[in-house]
Amino acid sequence: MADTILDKPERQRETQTRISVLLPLPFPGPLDYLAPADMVHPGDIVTVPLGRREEIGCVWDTQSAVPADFAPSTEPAIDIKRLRAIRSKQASTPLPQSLRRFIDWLAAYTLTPPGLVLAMAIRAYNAQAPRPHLGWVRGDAALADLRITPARQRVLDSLGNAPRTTSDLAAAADASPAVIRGLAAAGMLREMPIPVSAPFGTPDPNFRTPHLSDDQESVATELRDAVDARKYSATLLEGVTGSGKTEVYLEAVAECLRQGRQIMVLLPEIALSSQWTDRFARRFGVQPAIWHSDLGGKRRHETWRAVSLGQASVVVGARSALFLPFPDLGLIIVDEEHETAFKQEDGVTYHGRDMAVVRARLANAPVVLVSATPSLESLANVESGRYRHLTLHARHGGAVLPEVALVDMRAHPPERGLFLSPVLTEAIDQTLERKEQAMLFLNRRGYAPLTLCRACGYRMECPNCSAWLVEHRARRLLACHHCGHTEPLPDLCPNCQAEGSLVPIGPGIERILEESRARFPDARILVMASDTLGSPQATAEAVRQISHREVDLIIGTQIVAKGWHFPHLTLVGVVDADLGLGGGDLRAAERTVQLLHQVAGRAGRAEAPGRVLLQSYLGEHPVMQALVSNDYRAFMEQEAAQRRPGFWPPYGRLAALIVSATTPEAADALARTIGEHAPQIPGVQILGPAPAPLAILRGRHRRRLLLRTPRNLAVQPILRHWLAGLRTASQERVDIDIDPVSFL
Ligand SMILES: Nc1ncnc2c1ncn2[C@@H]1O[C@H](COP(=O)(O)OP(=O)(O)OP(=O)(O)O)[C@@H](O)[C@H]1O
Ligand SMILES: [Zn+2]
Repeated sequence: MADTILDKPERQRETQTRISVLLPLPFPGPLDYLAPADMVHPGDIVTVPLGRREEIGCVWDTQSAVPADFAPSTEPAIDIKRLRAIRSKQASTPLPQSLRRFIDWLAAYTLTPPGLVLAMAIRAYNAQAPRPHLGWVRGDAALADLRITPARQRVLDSLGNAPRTTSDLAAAADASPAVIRGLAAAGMLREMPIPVSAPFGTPDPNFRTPHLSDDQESVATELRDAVDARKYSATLLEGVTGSGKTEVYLEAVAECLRQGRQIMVLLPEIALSSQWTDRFARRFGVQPAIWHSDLGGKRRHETWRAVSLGQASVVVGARSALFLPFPDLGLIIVDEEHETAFKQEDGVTYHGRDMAVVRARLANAPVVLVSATPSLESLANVESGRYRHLTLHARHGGAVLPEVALVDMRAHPPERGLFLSPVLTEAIDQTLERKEQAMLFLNRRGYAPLTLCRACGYRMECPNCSAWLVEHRARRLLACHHCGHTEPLPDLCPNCQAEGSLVPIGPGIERILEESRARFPDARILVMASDTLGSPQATAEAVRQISHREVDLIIGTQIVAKGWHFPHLTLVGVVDADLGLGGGDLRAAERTVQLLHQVAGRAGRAEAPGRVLLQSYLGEHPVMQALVSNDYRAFMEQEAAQRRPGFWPPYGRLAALIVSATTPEAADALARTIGEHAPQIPGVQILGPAPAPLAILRGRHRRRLLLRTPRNLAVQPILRHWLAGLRTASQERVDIDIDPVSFL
């Protein structure tokens, strides 16, 4: 992997041409450099001088893919005489054009400097190319040139056809590395790269083909046709939980494999990947490549490289897989497309699902969005004809959808200090008697969300955020779920010094675990939460235990809602169905229905029918009614009717400005200045500034403004113009969130 070093670049100025190089830094655009004509091409990775440093960058070209209405303006070109020459060209495959256009597009859309988006694409490249491992084989020097000691002889006897590393050889020959070095110096050993076994197997599209039902087959045929068309199309694949959506889209994957092209599958949560990859392996005979932010450095680099060389044909991963350098992308799948986890909130804020559609369009490949409860965004795109709609109507194999019932907590309250209604606990008793599994769902980690002083009413709050501290009893501490601050639970109230007066208010899953242990002493209980399922191995083990019936009762947070297939699970109890409905979030109702529908969908997926009990104080709420009647479509029509007149998404566009500073006064002043310069454009509405619901986060005081436009107006030029002249002090920040999902 020798790089091409340019010798004496300065003297060859006459033969050099101007090229643009995008660096992974927050500059407004690419910088110009000189390079010998015809030596570098767009997409090449090069090293260039920058001040006194050397940087890695990518040779860039025009931004034609970005629509004019949100393309940034270009800077005037620098005089060619003042340009510096690039240093070297890296021996790596170039970044494909479709990825370069995607980087431009995403940068322009999210108002991010394009270099920062490039940084996400080449981070794994930067993670140090692995040196090829070298080993020893027999050299061609004649024996007589060197005195052969017994140790030397043993080394020579240990050589084979395949190269052996120094340590391996030294151990095999019982000789020191110095002996090996001596033989090498005399030419009797020769170094050779050790061939690495291909890290990614080739999936076999015909390894184990399923027998599809008629319904499934007709959907699979349409998806295969979309792949065969070898051009962009967007499809929403909707189907009730357990209808075989995964089974069917794997047929589209198989078709794309037959064409020898590459496939990207995005999942909202990496915890899900182990069950998914096992299933993939059963269908295609090998494991797919996996991509997510916790991948180790070496594996990360190998995967990046294998993708860029076309050796990894299927990559399943988190949203960051969007930035991988696929040279021949033939299909993108977004599973659980309604999940808000696809939205990246830190750093470059982008929505993975929406950007997957853009990525597909720029790669001229089909994209399939998959969900049992599609987002209103995707349904609106179906309605307007932008997406095709395919539907699976019934559960596979005759399994029926679970029966969903409300437990009215006013009529059937739990005992004092407890959280499970007698209706629910009796249903669990019956389930366990039948040797079936039950699940309790509560979307809240820890023991109690609030700790209160009974004597003075003081609430334990985070010192850095405007948020309550959550008690984690197992770890004996109070934790902030926003900034990670932790402190021990004090013996005295910090406010009134009363002793033993602090009491936990409300339940988290640890408290439900405590209650369940007391109520079901013989049940084998497993907790599934993001903090207990930290690693893919832990997740795989939990799934194994559940599948092998080593568990009777599962207690979990939102992680249990995801696409799991637990055949013995027949009862799902939702501890607090009302939980997501508080707060002024635009999508609170939609999200609650999606989440609870998804949780409910875990029940009764095999022969035995499933049952779902929702504990609620709000039985008349449209969300509860939608869940009980299992009429998702009717509910989404109501949602649409509520959002349409006010131009709320998806019928209008939103952008959020989050102003933050180290003091409340500075935050207020900056927010006010921005508010005073708000654009006056017909149809465009500015809401705020107002204190953010999380008014203090990690010690920063936060204010929010919201920009709302009708669909036909792009927010980017308005924002660019609005913020163009803004000066901020070093401690002040304005973060822009296009299409915000969180309103905290
Ligand atoms: N044609 C088929 N042949 C054999 N098994 C099938 C078939 N279709 C579906 N299944 C099985 O039924 C179960 C549910 O299918 P699958 O997971 O594909 O549904 P899904 O719609 O993706 O579910 P969810 O939305 O709940 O994640 C799986 O165990 C799957 O293997
Ligand atoms: Zn905090």
